[in-house]
Amino acid sequence: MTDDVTPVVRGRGLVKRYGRVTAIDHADFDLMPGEILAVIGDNGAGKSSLIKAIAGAVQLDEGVIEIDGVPTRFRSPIEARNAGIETVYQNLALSPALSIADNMFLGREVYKSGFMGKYLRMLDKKHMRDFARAKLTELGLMTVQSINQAVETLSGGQRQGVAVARAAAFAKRFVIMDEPTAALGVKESRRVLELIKDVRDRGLPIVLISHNMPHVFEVADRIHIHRLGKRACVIRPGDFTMSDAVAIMTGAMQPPEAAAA
Ligand SMILES: Nc1ncnc2c1ncn2[C@@H]1O[C@H](COP(=O)(O)OP(=O)(O)OP(=O)(O)O)[C@@H](O)[C@H]1O
Repeated sequence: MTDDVTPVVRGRGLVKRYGRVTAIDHADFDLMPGEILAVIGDNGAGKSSLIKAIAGAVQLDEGVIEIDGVPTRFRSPIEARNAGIETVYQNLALSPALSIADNMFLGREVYKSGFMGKYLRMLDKKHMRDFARAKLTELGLMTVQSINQAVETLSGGQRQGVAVARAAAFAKRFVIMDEPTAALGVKESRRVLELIKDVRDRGLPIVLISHNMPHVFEVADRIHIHRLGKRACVIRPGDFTMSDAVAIMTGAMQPPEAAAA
């Protein structure tokens, strides 16, 4: 990491306690422009708490988060979203009965302009459909039959594709993805991994939480290893093996000096 580049996210001394449990214990965090940063760690290491704190879903007890160099504290996920931060959660947060287009605009529906449109809150369905179609096409996801198709008729990989496309379409700063391939088969995972790289290549930095080491080593530019509530170190996939990463994660191997955070 070079000193003259401002991190997209910089967290220092982050602490989150749930009663007697310290989920985040003076952790540091850096997301650099244009990168896929994987966050790995054992169960209960504090990964979810960390990204929830960044995304405004959890309030920190201590520490400072800077977004693009500005100290920022989101009081809710909506504030984070309004600031251009999109999160793709494991449970997807899609509404199965609604169409792909409606899901893309869930919670940020567009209403027709003009007095009547605004007064009667008439949805601008055409705009939403056109936008959804354009975004899915851009990301090579128009393998679905129709933008009006209900999400419940899609495969797991296609659904995940819609969730990633939605995040990519609306994120202005960065995207957080929590286990995006966890429920997918080999072929579908492949497609979603390609999609994640594609989103990165379009300039959006990505925080990827995953337990899947081959996936992490395939797509990550850097890997943040979280252990016992702290960042143990940051490594580059080319410099370490998957076994090394797991050993550091579980405490069987000391974090390397040079990579220690
Ligand atoms: N809402 C909560 N209330 C109480 N304790 C919590 C809460 N959320 C998390 N914890 C605790 O905080 C610690 C860190 O949990 P967290 O979910 O952040 O870890 P994680 O690394 O994401 O784990 P996993 O990989 O299993 O999802 C755990 O001991 C967990 O039990």
